Amino acid sequence: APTLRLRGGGRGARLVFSCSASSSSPSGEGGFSGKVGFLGLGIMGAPMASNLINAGCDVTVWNRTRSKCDPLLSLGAKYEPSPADVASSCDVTFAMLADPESAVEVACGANGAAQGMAPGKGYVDVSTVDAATSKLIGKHITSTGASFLEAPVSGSKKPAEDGLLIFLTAGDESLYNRVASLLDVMGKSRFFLGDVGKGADMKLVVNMVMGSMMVSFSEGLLLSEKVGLDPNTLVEVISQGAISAPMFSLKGPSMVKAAYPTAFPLKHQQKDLRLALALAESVSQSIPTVAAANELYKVAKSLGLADQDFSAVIEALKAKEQSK
Ligand SMILES: NC(=O)C1=CN([C@@H]2O[C@H](COP(=O)(O)OP(=O)(O)OC[C@H]3O[C@@H](n4cnc5c(N)ncnc54)[C@H](OP(=O)(O)O)[C@@H]3O)[C@@H](O)[C@H]2O)C=CC1
Ligand SMILES: O=CC(=O)O
Repeated sequence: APTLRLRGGGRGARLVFSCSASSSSPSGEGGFSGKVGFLGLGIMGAPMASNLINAGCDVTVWNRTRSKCDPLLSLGAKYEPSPADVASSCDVTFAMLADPESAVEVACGANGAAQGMAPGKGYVDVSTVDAATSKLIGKHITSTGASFLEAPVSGSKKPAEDGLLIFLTAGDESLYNRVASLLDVMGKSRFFLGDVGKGADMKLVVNMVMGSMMVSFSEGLLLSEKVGLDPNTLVEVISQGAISAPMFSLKGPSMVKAAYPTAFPLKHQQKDLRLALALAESVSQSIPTVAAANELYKVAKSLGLADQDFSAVIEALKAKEQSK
């Protein structure tokens, strides 16, 4: 019988199948009993891979900076020296990489995952990239006879740690069904959106809204202070009304203290806005608010804040004030 166990803390707590479950559903979903590869152990990849290991999966990892594999190896993961080696030794390989360039390099470059792919294997790219990149990677993977699923995630460091991510998947639906139990270990919900590119598009639309919201919130915090209000009270007022968002309540108090502990690196938010602007241009849609927000993230990067949390964009506004 499938093993049921409690996942997630507090309000997120729920029961899910463990990795070795052998259930099946009308959609073809079932437990996953094969070997799982994981490429890219940054802020997101490391906790996602940890959750798979803790759920009992047989996980093999690789990361460009080898030392980031060590905590996962202590949990019981295996190591292979290249993406190609991981892919050839595993049934399904996940990749969580920084941007389009690194996602292509790891999947399609020298010793890339595609070189270890073969019929019967699957590649699931959970990085945030644009549709064209995802299609390129998909083409390389499927040319080997393997299956490809794009599955970018919504949710940051804490949801990744708590196994509460939202998967925005597209591509091979039978691979989606095959890895459903793995997605359920790492996430709280999953959407199958159609052909390759639709998951990437959805993720970019979500993140362009998020990036603009953060800029608007930053402007409000600074203005409240300038007119003699307590910005902490603004955070509290917002949390009780119609524009309440977990992001404001979570980041607001530290932003007031000018502290930006990194959950979602600012450089990645700016990358997402850049890609969302290109997406909008591809269909001749004007997104002026996003364009303005993007300029502020670029200023923040030039101030040396690329690796801080994206909430550090407020410092770009402060810099503008100081230069008046
Ligand atoms: N952090 C967040 O809140 C969220 C992030 N995302 C998205 O997930 C992806 C990963 O984010 P996150 O974990 O935060 O990012 P990190 O910057 O923490 O990790 C990036 C990963 O990519 C690897 N990498 C970068 N360049 C290369 C390269 N040229 N070749 C091989 N590997 C490379 C890094 O390796 P190395 O360790 O060697 O540098 C690292 O493993 C991004 O696309 C991001 O937009 C999505 C949702 C939430
Ligand atoms: O991509 C970032 C997120 O928080 O989602």
